[in-house]
Amino acid sequence: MSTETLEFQAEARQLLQLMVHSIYSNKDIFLRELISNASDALDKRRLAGLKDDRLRTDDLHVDIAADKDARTLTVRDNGIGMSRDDVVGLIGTIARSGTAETLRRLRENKEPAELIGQFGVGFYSVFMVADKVSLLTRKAGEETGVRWESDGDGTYTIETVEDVPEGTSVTVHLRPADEEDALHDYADEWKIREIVKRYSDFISYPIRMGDETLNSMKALWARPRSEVKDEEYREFYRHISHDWSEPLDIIRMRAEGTFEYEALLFLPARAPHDLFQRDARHGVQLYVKRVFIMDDSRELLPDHLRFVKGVVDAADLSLNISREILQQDRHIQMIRRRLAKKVLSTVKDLMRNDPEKYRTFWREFGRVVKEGLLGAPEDHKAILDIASFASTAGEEPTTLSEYVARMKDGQDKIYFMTGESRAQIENSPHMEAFRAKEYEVLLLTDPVDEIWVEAVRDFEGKEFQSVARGAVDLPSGEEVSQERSGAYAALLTWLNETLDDVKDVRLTTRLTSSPACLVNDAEGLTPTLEKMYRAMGQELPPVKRVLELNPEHPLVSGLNTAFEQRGAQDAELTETAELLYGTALLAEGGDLSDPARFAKLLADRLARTV
Ligand SMILES: Nc1ncnc2c1ncn2[C@@H]1O[C@H](COP(=O)(O)OP(=O)(O)OP(=O)(O)O)[C@@H](O)[C@H]1O
Repeated sequence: MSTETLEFQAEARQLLQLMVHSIYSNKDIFLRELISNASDALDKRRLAGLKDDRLRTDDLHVDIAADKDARTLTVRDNGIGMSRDDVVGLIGTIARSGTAETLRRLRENKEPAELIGQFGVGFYSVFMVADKVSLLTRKAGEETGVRWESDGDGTYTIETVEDVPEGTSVTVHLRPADEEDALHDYADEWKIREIVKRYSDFISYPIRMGDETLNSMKALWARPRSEVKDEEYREFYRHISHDWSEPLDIIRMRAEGTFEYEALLFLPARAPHDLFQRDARHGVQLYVKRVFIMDDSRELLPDHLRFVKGVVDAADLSLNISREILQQDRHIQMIRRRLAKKVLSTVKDLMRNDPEKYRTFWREFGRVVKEGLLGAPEDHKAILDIASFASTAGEEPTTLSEYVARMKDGQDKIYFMTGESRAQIENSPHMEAFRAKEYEVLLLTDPVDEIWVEAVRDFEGKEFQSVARGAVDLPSGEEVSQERSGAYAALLTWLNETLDDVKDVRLTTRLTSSPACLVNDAEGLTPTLEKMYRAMGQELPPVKRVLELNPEHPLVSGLNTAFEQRGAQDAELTETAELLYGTALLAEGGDLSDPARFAKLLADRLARTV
């Protein structure tokens, strides 16, 4: 078939441009990326070989060959290879989620190098050192191969070729070395040796140059901890996570006995873009006796720790194990429990020993970890221990133990309020009495907060209490006197009948400056939760709430007097009641059901005051 010339997809072109104009100071990494891709392709071939014994898998390896005269460097693997469609789809486009988004931000940002670290650039990094790249590949099991060539200028050529060995070989036509630009001579065997040793030593297949094997192939988790350098851990982390920033912490575990396994886990320093997408990938890979079995193993860590990256190497599983079997395996469930516990206790250690790192962790992953409060009772205590929340006590987030230590004499509850933003909660009328009496209130603004507070009762015996729900009885609060209640009884009954949208009307001491507020009774949905459900398209009956009145406020006491004098038939009073309800709703950031009517009533009233 003749040669076809195709264009790179727009985003791929942008990424290529960045590479050609080389934004990285470290160009050596192109070789690491090529080897990493080769290693992935060998993993895939090995797995395919387990199912199809016609596929040979006895000599999987990577070959590196340099030609100083021709100024080329070739990286060849006998892995799974690519079909023509694979090449067009995988090399000609960027399919990875988040890349387009990152590129957009890159263009707006002044420090690209910092940002681009958020995703692996993979194959394209080769254009930092190449003025032309030629890729020859044949997919395992297919008859013909494919040649792909590009000089990184926006187009590539592709043609079908015969007599190609299975696997992939990438030939890099090197640009002239330019030491000033950190562009080394990559046809130099010494340089190649150095790069492989530094970045790819742990790759589990031999990386050969001539007769020499350049890497030790030792799995990091199988080596004594004291022998592994931090640098090696970091490289391994990059290899499995495609995250270029350093991990916050490294966790190693080993279990011996009836069911042996080793784990090497990393806490990333940055949340990936897709953390909250429904099908977000998990970060743990499963190995069996040093052999890669699968990535994205959801069975090895609960969903609320899906951001943890790493490897679990179990000694006693079959190499053929399927996801279905994993899900039911009792030992896997046990590993999952132990790993989850260990991750959470590691975060607790960070909290004590490295508060800066802890804060980074919680900022990036707190929202995910809190999901564990919805469904994993065995982790609740550990999660509450490491959680921190915004609070009225200051600008910095507080932990629950710190909150408890600051509780006032006689206070036996942990007060919180949920809402959409700190400002909205702080300004809500519900906070008034708490502010006046100086009770600390946690300000919970993550959507997940709305839900976990329903599921978790207490922290160390101190119950959680919403300040916007049910009747509040502050320990030092005065109750509404009997006399007062009596004097307002008729008004409350009338309001209750007049206002269709409320469930009940009562007096309160929770307000100091506002006339009224709306509270949920103990079971009702909070307004934010109600909005969330509706946004998700759920049909809900209207949620009715309790209108609480501040008898100290002139509007409320005035309304009571007017009601006593003019009685229930007065249309103006009905409008005042409506306005009172509307302002309570607006004050907490709620939506009026008929804003036009409210605005008109208000404007008519105001007109009389000018
Ligand atoms: N040597 C190879 N053999 C088989 N497939 C390959 C090879 N190199 C690349 N590919 C395919 O091309 C895809 C894109 O590679 P690329 O390096 O750009 O991204 P990646 O490896 O998926 O992720 P990252 O950018 O984080 O490295 C790979 O996912 C793989 O499917």
